[in-house]
Amino acid sequence: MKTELFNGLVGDNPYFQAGFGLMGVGVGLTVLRQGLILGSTTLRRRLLVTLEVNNKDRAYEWFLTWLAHNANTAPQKRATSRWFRSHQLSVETAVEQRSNGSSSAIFRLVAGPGTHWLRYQGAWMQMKRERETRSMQLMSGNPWETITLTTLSRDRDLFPRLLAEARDLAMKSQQGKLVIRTAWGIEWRPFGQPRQKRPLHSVVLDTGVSEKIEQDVRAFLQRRQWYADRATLSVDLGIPYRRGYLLHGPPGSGKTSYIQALAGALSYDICLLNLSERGLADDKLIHLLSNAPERSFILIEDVDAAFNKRVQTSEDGYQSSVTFSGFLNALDGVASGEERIVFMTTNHIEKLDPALIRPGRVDLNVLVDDASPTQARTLFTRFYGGSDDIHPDVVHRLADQLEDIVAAEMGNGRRISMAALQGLFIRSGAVEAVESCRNLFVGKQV
Ligand SMILES: Nc1ncnc2c1ncn2[C@@H]1O[C@H](COP(=O)(O)OP(=O)(O)OP(=O)(O)O)[C@@H](O)[C@H]1O
Repeated sequence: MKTELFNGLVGDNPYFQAGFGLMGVGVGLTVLRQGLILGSTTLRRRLLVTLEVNNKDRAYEWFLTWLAHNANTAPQKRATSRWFRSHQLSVETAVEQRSNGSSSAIFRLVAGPGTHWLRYQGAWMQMKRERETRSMQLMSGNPWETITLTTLSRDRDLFPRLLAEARDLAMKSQQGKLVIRTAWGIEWRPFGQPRQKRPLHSVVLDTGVSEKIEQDVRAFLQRRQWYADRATLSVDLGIPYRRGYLLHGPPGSGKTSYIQALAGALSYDICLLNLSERGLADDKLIHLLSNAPERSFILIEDVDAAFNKRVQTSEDGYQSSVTFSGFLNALDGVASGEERIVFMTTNHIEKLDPALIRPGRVDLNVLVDDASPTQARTLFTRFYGGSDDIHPDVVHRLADQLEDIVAAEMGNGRRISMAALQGLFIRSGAVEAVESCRNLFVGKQV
């Protein structure tokens, strides 16, 4: 009785039948959709392979440089059959140093955020560059970025090959150049493009000063074997293989330029350390100083300024957290066979705590002063000497005059920096430079 009633209501009711029919179609479609998604995911997993490179990793920078290199190279000149085209570019500006000390900006067009396609050794790859806009890297303030490369599974071996090629390209572009690194968290990372090395003789210091520093560094490096042979003894006796240098003197006398030129001459890199940097604390400093890359000078500029700021608090409540004692500990480091060369510069040696400049922390303390008559003469001759526009005898006579002017002004207590002289020579002819140089001397007449 009940069944009949039910059949009467549902079975014979066209509305119910249509409803069930629709429901059936709906369920069928959903199952089909899920099936397709599952199927395509499985297919993707089986057929495609994905590589993620994050800008936390050094390979990220290498890969972008490799892309830019290939995008800018004519197809027939490319070493392997690869091809890259993009409509979403972004620009990265780097400063390139010329050998005479001047610099210029160079632009590199790289693949911007978005989807790009590239062909590498016959295989197509999809490249997605994504930028995280909501969170930033604490140390650099740069956004997090990821590059995802996708290709067919059968071409998975191409990923390591591509990365190795990108790394080799980066290494090649550094050969014969000076690499400057800065602290990135607890790591040292290249800062800008590798620079052209500056010849050591282009930084003109007073008689004997350059030779004194260079000889000391070379003698220290020659003792490497001595330390290596006595590694256990050195550790036991606490004789660390390190050397500290302090170059002090007025601004623009060539301290930084000289250290960079010396690093270049010895095929060393520079690790530039800013003690007032946000986020740098004693423990990080110790780590950085004990883990500098091989063959590099650690350069700490304006070392006096770092600890004046210690007591200052900026508006947002930030305080530099490196303490003076932490810095001394970091300089002393743990006794180890690892070589470490630290260069410090200051304009105010009188402000430095004696504890900092005692032997062991600073082994060679050198004054790099304003222009002496001889320095002014040498710089002048280097600048105008090779020119066809001016006879060597005239250069010689003008150099004599300049030397006399510098000597006379110095006698009167007035001085001129090498940076001011270089600026004058860049913007003036030889005669004009000598005639007008008196205006650039500073200091009280005695
Ligand atoms: N002795 C020098 N010989 C040749 N060029 C020099 C010399 N001194 C300074 N210059 C030029 O002046 C500019 C500034 O020099 P640099 O930064 O090396 O000076 P600094 O002593 O380190 O100054 P600061 O104490 O302000 O850091 C550079 O372009 C450099 O080429």
